[in-house]
Amino acid sequence: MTVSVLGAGAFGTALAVTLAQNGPVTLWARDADQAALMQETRRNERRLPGANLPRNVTATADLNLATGAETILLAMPMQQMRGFLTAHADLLQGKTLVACSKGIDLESGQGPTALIAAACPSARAAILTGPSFAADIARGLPTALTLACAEEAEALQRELSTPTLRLYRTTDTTGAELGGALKNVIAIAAGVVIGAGLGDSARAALMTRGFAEMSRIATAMGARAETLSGLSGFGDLVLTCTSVQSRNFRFGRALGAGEEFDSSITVEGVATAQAVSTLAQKHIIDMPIATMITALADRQITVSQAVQALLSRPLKEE
Ligand SMILES: NC(=O)C1=CN([C@@H]2O[C@H](COP(=O)(O)OP(=O)(O)OC[C@H]3O[C@@H](n4cnc5c(N)ncnc54)[C@H](O)[C@@H]3O)[C@@H](O)[C@H]2O)C=CC1
Ligand SMILES: O=C(CO)COP(=O)(O)O
Repeated sequence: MTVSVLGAGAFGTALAVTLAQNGPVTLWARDADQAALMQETRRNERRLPGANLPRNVTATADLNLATGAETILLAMPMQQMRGFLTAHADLLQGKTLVACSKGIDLESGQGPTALIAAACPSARAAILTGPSFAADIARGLPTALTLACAEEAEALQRELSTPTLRLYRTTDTTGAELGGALKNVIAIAAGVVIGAGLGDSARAALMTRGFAEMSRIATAMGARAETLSGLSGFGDLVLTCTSVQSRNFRFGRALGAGEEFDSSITVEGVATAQAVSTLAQKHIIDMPIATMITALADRQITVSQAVQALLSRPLKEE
């Protein structure tokens, strides 16, 4: 049975590489030249340098071909997902759609599974999320992720697990997708702390308070606390706040150091901070770190003003 991956960025390509251990994979790129180059060279040098596409991965720009599969992974940046689903709903109805993106749609305030349900009501929606860098997955390093699906998904869990990629299953789609989205915001903040030279102790404090902030909003929105403590929440928070492989962390580090950052690099946490600040107001939840990151990324405040504002908040119980 063929699995398709739509979106040939770093993550989509890495997933295609690992899933090819189980059977044929179709990797769809929206750009025909990129698809042809990948099919010919068996590489995706632009997005995932160094990885080789196994023989049973077919790179294509033909969406009709790619959507012939029953199981389809969506691996485009989060802010592109709603438009993609709406434009191609007719090809995606009735399929199992596994979102691999981390974020909250700015316009609707929805996560990936709600976007899928809205655009393709007859599809089965799932989300694959957790601590994993594309380069690690493609190299075959051991990785564990969360597969969240409100419906029965044991067969899907087996289909998408590979000898090096171990999936854990949950029905808590809200918790899994909010954990994956929110950790990017905290990772930007952790980067700011390091970029501004505030030290590792400050980063540990930030990560801990950031986790409290993530848990507050997620449980208010219906997530289970144990999902937040799992791979998709705590696990991914630790990875992204402590590794220079993370683009969100590197973006924050540049912000903290007053340096420029390449705007062509995907940094999901900026839009997520904005979306979550709106959700926090709606649910009357205090989210000082996300609010600060929105203001910092918009250049409304300086790093020292942000730090001062966080440190001068009223003292309270932990
Ligand atoms: N790179 C990583 O290590 C990981 C990434 N993710 C998530 O995967 C998602 C994608 O990230 P990356 O692959 O890393 O980004 P990337 O920047 O490497 O690639 C994004 C890809 O999406 C394509 N794309 C953009 N708009 C599109 C559209 N409207 N329709 C179809 N394709 C479109 C681009 O052409 C590009 O190939 C993000 O939400 C990210 O958080 C999750 C785990 C790990
Ligand atoms: O989500 C990721 C790791 O789990 C990738 O993080 P970045 O998008 O910050 O690179």
